This record gives sequence, C-alpha cells and structure tokens, in this order.
Amino acid sequence: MKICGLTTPETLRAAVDAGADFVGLVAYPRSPRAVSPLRAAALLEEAGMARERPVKVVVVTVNPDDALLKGIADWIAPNFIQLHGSETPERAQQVRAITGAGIIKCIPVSGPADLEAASVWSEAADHLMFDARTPEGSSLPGGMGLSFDWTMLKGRAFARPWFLAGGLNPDNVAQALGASGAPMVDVSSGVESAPGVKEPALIAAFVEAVRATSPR
Ligand SMILES: O=C(O)c1ccccc1N[C@@H]1O[C@H](COP(=O)(O)O)[C@@H](O)[C@H]1O
Repeated sequence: MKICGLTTPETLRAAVDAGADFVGLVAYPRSPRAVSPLRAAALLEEAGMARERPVKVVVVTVNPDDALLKGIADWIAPNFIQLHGSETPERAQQVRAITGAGIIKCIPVSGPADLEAASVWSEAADHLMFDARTPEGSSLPGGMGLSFDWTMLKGRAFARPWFLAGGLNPDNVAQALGASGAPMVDVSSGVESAPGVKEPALIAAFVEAVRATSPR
C-alpha cells in the first residue's frame, strides 16, 4: 500500500512504522501537500531515510518539465515517479531516462470506458493507478478525496500491477478492496484531518484495515 502526500518527518516515519510499502511526496506546486525537491530531500534525511530506505519513495508529478525532473532526480533519487497528468507513453520513457526511476501512471476514471486507456501503458509504465477523475476546472487532478464505482475494476486484467486510489480511508478501504479486487491501494486525503495535514493515527488505522482484509 502507498501513503501519499507526506509533508513532515513525523508522518513519513508514521507511514514507514505502520508498514506502508510506498510513501508519496507531491511535487506539484498547486497541491496543499507540495514539497520542493530540496525540502523533500531534507524530509527524508530528518526521517532517517537519507541512505537506507525501508520503503519505496514515489514522487507525484503532473506534466513535469525536464528541469523539475532533474531536480527530483538530483535531490530525491526516488524509486518511482508518479505521472498524474496527461503524459503520453513517449513522455514517460523520457521521464524514466531523465530520472532513472520507475513509472507509476495514473489513469483518471469516471466510467468503464476510461479503463481502456490502460492498454497503451504496458511498455512505458511499471505500475498503473486508477484514480477518480476530478471535475473539469478542479485545482487538482488528484488528492481530493473523490471516488468512483470500484466494481468496474473487478475481474479485469491489466498488463501491469495496479493501485486503486481516490477517496479511500480507514473506514471504506476494506469494502473498496473487496469490490475492486485491487492488488494495491493508495491514500492521501483519507488519512488527513485537514488538507495537507496527515494524522499518524489515521495512517496506522488505514494500514491495519488493509492488512486485516488482505490474504497473508
Ligand atoms: O495529493 C495531491 O495533492 C495530489 C496532487 C496532484 C496530483 C495527485 C495528487 N494526489 C494523488 O491522488 C491520490 C488520491 O487522493 P485521495 O486519496 O483521493 O485524496 C493520492 O493518493 C495521490 O496519489
């Protein structure tokens, strides 16, 4: 599971200690969870993760330019770049070459037809993420606590391992896992007390709820 949008060393550590597999840092200036590459590097250091990383570090971007990607590579050296904009597979290959990181590609979903977009990503992405499409004109393409009909994913096969995202929280993640058959889940606003303010107790409750649902 992935806990996304961490902005303090305490909550980064809380995610690791709870047993998250991936932690996400948001490099999108319009987000209330945004951290610069320099701040992200300091966060990892403050959380004792500068050298040894017990989890995979993901940097969330939205149509990133080359300068931002170089900053991310130099300062953070993440395991994955999450592409949460309108990037093409060709651009994703460039992102991989510039950063040396793996690629998580987000597919925005409002109906079953949106799932077809996954088919072009079998080469360029390592993982897919299905997140609720945010309304036209929204300030953010993700991180808004919006969900979609999870049942449309049930029984579907995709060329890459995938995350379910969008509106998940400790109270609904068990139902979401059952309804979608998701192999991995991602959460941001569902473990916050206010936009950008993560709560260690909610992070722990989310991880526990996933663990209690998943086969060991
Ligand atoms: O979290 C953000 O601020 C964000 C900004 C820009 C692109 C993506 C963002 N978040 C991603 O969206 C998912 C779902 O969020 P939520 O759980 O519905 O709040 C989140 O996990 C991030 O991967």
